[in-house]
Amino acid sequence: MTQKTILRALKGETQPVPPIWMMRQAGRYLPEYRATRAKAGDFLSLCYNSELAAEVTLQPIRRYGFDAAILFADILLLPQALGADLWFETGEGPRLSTIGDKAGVSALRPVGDIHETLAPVYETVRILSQALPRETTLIGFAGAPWTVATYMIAGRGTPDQGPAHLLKNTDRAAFQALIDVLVLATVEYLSAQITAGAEVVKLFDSWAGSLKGQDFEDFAVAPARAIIAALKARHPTTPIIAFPRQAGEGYIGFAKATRADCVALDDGISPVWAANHVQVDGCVQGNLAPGHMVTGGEDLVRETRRVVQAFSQGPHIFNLGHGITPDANPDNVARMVEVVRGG
Ligand SMILES: Cc1c2[nH]c(c1CCC(=O)O)Cc1[nH]c(c(CCC(=O)O)c1C)Cc1[nH]c(c(CCC(=O)O)c1C)Cc1[nH]c(c(C)c1CCC(=O)O)C2
Repeated sequence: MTQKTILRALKGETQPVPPIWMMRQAGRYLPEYRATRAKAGDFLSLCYNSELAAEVTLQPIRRYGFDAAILFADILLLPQALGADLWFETGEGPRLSTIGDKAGVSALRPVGDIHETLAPVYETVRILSQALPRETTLIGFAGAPWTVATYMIAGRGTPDQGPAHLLKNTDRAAFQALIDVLVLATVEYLSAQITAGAEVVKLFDSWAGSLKGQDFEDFAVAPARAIIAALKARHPTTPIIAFPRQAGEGYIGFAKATRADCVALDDGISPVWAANHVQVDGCVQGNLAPGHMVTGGEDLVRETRRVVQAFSQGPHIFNLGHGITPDANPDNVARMVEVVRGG
């Protein structure tokens, strides 16, 4: 039986001290990340430089001894591998060529061709599976189809995912075709990460919260269920974490409906509510508000203990409710890890 604490939680084991890692743990709040990124040139060059991507993945493990390392890459590399243009505007975020109709979907590269672009990502995974400490679990990831589609349709991040909702509501066939391509491509991408050495994979559906009612079923639940079924058929022992961010009541039953081994929780729901309504079905991950990594102090200690306590009766992986922000203080992260581990 494995000794890795993350894998034990994902098998449903309740542990006296929850394992911990942090979304965006390799990021701009760390001076060593900023130095390596400068060496790589820009963010995308860092993602495709396997040696340097492995290096930034390892930095937070060295500094904090997290129980998991998450592959350094981005959810937007998959659309790029499917033929979208992708670049990052400094200080603003991602920009992509846009898709607005069925012809745009048909013009994408065949799903089988994605590995040509993504090969350096798999190489990063191979390097990491050799370089990580034996107790550290390696997590691979991809964006969920809806979230990735919102960027491919709008060509950028949007506050309300308006352009994606508009296409969904006005040209359902084109929208569904894009989701279908992304389901297939995500299965191939995550499967290749697992073959390269990822021990767990996570599906980030950052904009799931803007899908309401039947749309949530059709475009958050159904694609996750399809991806998870296909991955489980090929890799039956690899656990899968699903993150339908800001799903609210939609978190209830999400693990059962999708067969995810763990549901990651954002900080828009209280830990006690989530323990009663979501953790009853199995492992959960989360959900300290990332703002505490900026503000620190007594609030950080109290709220960290509150999260640990609320989830202490079942399987739990401690994490933030969303990614750590660039203005966070690295000392606050150290304090959080200490408190989770009983300090
Ligand atoms: C929506 C999304 C993206 N990327 C991702 C998501 C889903 C999770 C979420 O909701 O945050 C996922 C992601 N992005 C990154 C990782 C690496 C692993 C980790 O969590 O440490 C992961 C898992 C690196 C990154 N991805 C990005 C950075 C910052 C880039 C830099 O160094 O300048 C990092 C470390 C850039 C990125 N990438 C994306 C945006 C919107 C941005 C710009 C916003 C920002 O600058 O924070 C798309």
